[in-house]
Order: sequence, then C-alpha cells, then structure tokens
Amino acid sequence: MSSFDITVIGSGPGGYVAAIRAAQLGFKTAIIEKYPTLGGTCLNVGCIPSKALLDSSEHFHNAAHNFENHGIEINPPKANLARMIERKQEVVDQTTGGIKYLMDKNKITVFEGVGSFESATKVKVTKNDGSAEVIESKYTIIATGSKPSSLPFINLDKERIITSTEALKLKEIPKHLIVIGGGVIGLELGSVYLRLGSEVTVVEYMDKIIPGMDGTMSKELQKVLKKQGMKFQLSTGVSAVERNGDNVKVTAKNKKGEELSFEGDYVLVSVGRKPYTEGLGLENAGVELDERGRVKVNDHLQTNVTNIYAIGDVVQGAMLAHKASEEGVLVAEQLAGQKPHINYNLIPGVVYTWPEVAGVGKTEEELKEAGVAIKVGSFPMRALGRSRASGDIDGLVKIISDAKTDEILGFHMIGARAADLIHEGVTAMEFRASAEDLARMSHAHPSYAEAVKEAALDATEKRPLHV
Ligand SMILES: NC(=O)c1ccc[n+]([C@@H]2O[C@H](COP(=O)([O-])OP(=O)(O)OC[C@H]3O[C@@H](n4cnc5c(N)ncnc54)[C@H](O)[C@@H]3O)[C@@H](O)[C@H]2O)c1
Repeated sequence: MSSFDITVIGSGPGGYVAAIRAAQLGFKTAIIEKYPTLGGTCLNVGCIPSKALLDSSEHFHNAAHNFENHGIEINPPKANLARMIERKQEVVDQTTGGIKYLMDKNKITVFEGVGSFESATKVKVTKNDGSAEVIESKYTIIATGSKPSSLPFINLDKERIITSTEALKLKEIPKHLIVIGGGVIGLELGSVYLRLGSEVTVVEYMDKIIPGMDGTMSKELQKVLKKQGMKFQLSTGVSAVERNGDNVKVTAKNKKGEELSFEGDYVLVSVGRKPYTEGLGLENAGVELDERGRVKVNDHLQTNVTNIYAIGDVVQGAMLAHKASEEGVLVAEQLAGQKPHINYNLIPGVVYTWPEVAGVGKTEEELKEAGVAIKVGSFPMRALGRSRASGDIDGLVKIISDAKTDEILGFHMIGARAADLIHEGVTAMEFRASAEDLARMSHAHPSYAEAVKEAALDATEKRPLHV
C-alpha cells in the first residue's frame, strides 16, 4: 500500500494549491481527482472557461456596437459560437495541462479516480474502470468543492433547462435565455449571450441583483446591464419551469402575489451552489457535516477528526477560488508547524460583467447595520480622461471609511478593469490605510486608478479634484 504524509481529495484551486504548498514544505503528497483533467470546477467548467467566453463575446459586442464610434468600419460582424466554444476549450486544456505540469514538477503523485475514506487514515481510489487502490495518509485535506444547486420543482434536463456547465457549451445562441437567479453566474453567463444577441431576462427573488455586494454596486450594475438590453424581474420567486419541445416556460410570483410567466428557448438555473460531499465515505472516517451539508471545521480548517482538514467550497464561507487557495496554503503551513493567518474580511469578490464589479471589506449596508459611524466617498468613472478616451464611462469607485479614524472599511467599484484595480483596496486595507493615505498617493495620469484617489479624497475630506 502506498503511503503519504498528505493526501488531497479534489484538484480545484483549493486542492491543487494545497498540494503544491505541501510539497514545497517537504511533505510526501498525493492528490486524488475523479476527472481525467485537473483543476476542478474553476478551471474546467467555471472561472476560466466563463472568462474565455466573456472575452470572446465582449470582442463581438464591441465590434458590433463600439468600433464604429472609434472610426473602425467593418461589415456587420458574425458570431461563430462553435469557434468561441472551441477556443474556450483550448484555453481550458492549456490551463489544466499547466496544473499537471505543476504536479509533476513538485513530485506530487496524482491518482485518477473517486477518493473515499475507508477510515481516518486510509483512502480508497476507485478508477473509472471499477478497479480500486487503497492508500494510507497521515493527513487528508478534503477539497471536493461544490456543484450547482437547483430548486426542488425544476427538472434540469441539461439541454434546455441548464446549469452553468451546459451554458459553457451550447450549440446555438439562444433566442431568449431566461436566467433564474441574478447572482454572479446568472449575470456573467447572461452577459455572454446578451452580447451575442440573445434576449436575456433575469428573474431574481431578492429586490436587487448581486444581493451580497454593496447596494450602490447592484443598482449601478443593473442600470448598466439594462442599458445593454438585459431585462430584470426582481422580487420574483420562480415556482415552475416547464419544457415543451424547444420551448421553455418559467412561472413565477412577484411580491404582490401576481403570477408572471416567461417564455423562451433556454433556462439557466443559477440559484447558488452546494457543497459536494457525495461518495466521500465521510461516515467511515467519522467526519461531521454542519446543518447546511458543509464539512464542519474549526478556525484551523480541521474537521472533528484531528488528522482530516477541509477547505474551499465544501466548508463555510465565500465560494471563491482564491479563498479556497488561501485555505489550502494555510492548512499545509499549519501542518508544517507554521502559524499562517487568513484575513477573511479582505477576500475580494468580483463579477466579470462589463463593466466589472469588485468589492472588498464591508458593504455600506453591513456597516450601517452594525451601527458603525462611517464616511462615504465616491467618484464617477465618466469624469476621468482615461475613461473618455476608451469610451468606458460607466461606473464609479466608492470608498467607505471610519468616521473617526478614517481607516478604510469598504472598497467597492464598478468600471473598466475593476477586477484588477480592486487590489489597490485590498493592499490598502491589509495595511490598515486611511482614506487620506490613498488620497495622498500619486496615481498615474491618465489611468482608471485615478478614480480611487478621487473617491478617497471625497471620503476623507469631501474635496475631489475633478467633479
Ligand atoms: N466571479 C466569481 O467570483 C464567480 C463566478 C461564478 C460563480 N461564483 C460563485 O459560485 C457560487 C454560485 O453562483 P450563483 O450565481 O449560482 O449563486 P449566487 O448565490 O451568487 O446567486 C444566486 C441568486 O439566485 C437567487 N435565487 C435563489 N432562489 C431563487 C428563486 N427561486 N427565484 C429567483 N431567484 C432565486 C438568489 O437570491 C441569488 O441572487 C457563488 O457562491 C459565487 O460566488 C463566483
């Protein structure tokens, strides 16, 4: 029987990063993955392929709508969805191949098959052909991630009534895509098809889209997406989804109790994801789940079984790839006797619509609810020369600081390249900067980042320079 110091189950951004860090620290490390390619949901059917399609559809949208204004005249462009999907797969293949390379480079043993506990120290790997092998491991890290959740009355046929996985490989551009759930997945994949010419209707249960983010961001994003043609039905809960041949019908009820119905040719169900623990044999090791089906862990990400840890989407907290990676590093370093720390308050969240939305720290709603006295500063992207030059004038930066100390407590933005610019906020907050600190730092001109300096000036002393 082969034996290891650390075995990781699942090779997503949580699992593969945990394995690399463990190997770097000198542990004899194995990773078990049930699919033939490494990388988990994020690399295969999540973050990476969705960004590839978002980028392709954005190019198409710009060619169709914005080139002319820049003085570029072309015949009406044609979207070749098959090529977009093929290119997406090339990106995925390169990226997952890169993880295989990293496993080899770090001398991590990769097992292909389903990992399940036989006991707290023995894990069985069952291959696709049914053959099995048991390995012994001093420590095991569960990194099995999550899978799309649905609503009890929905029959996901994966052809017309689909999840994000199928939305990444459609054979045609929908005429009318109905999106259930105005969260991250619904708006990102809804944007892909909106830009390619689909009619897109988002039905959202709450009274705002991206409900977890700062309220100003959800309002602004809704305004911009509406301008792009996306339709929204907020405060509306879906009660039935039917398929009739190539057509689908979604029935829903709004807050006033009125019944509404939407007809289209595809329905994307994007109402969240749930932890994936099936077939793991947790009962054989005695690992407990919490009331929401997540693997229960303490502050050290240790389960109730002392040599078994769990990270990423399968435990509590934001279902984000980078959060999972940080947790993978933390567990490996702890096992090596180090004292790592994760600042969960500073894990940025990003929505890859155009413009992008990003946030870190607390939202204005959270701070008000907690009774914290705050100052709020903001600055519109349209006031920047850089934005006017590129034509990306939508959006704003919003900085929230403590009314007394001026420490930045929340940093939110919607605008061009927000996914990258958000890290100015992450860095500032990690070093507990004040809004004035940011306001007094030189920001290159012309750049989108100038909106950060201006929003900080607005937060700290209500004296932005360019509005
Ligand atoms: N860019 C990113 O970081 C990124 C991208 C994709 C997914 N993810 C993560 O994946 C997870 C899943 O994404 P998601 O978009 O499916 O979930 P989500 O939680 O972001 O959004 C789900 C939405 O569905 C709504 N909803 C729930 N039940 C409903 C009903 N019956 N009718 C209408 N609306 C309903 C919710 O109110 C919510 O707004 C999230 O945790 C997300 O953070 C992140």
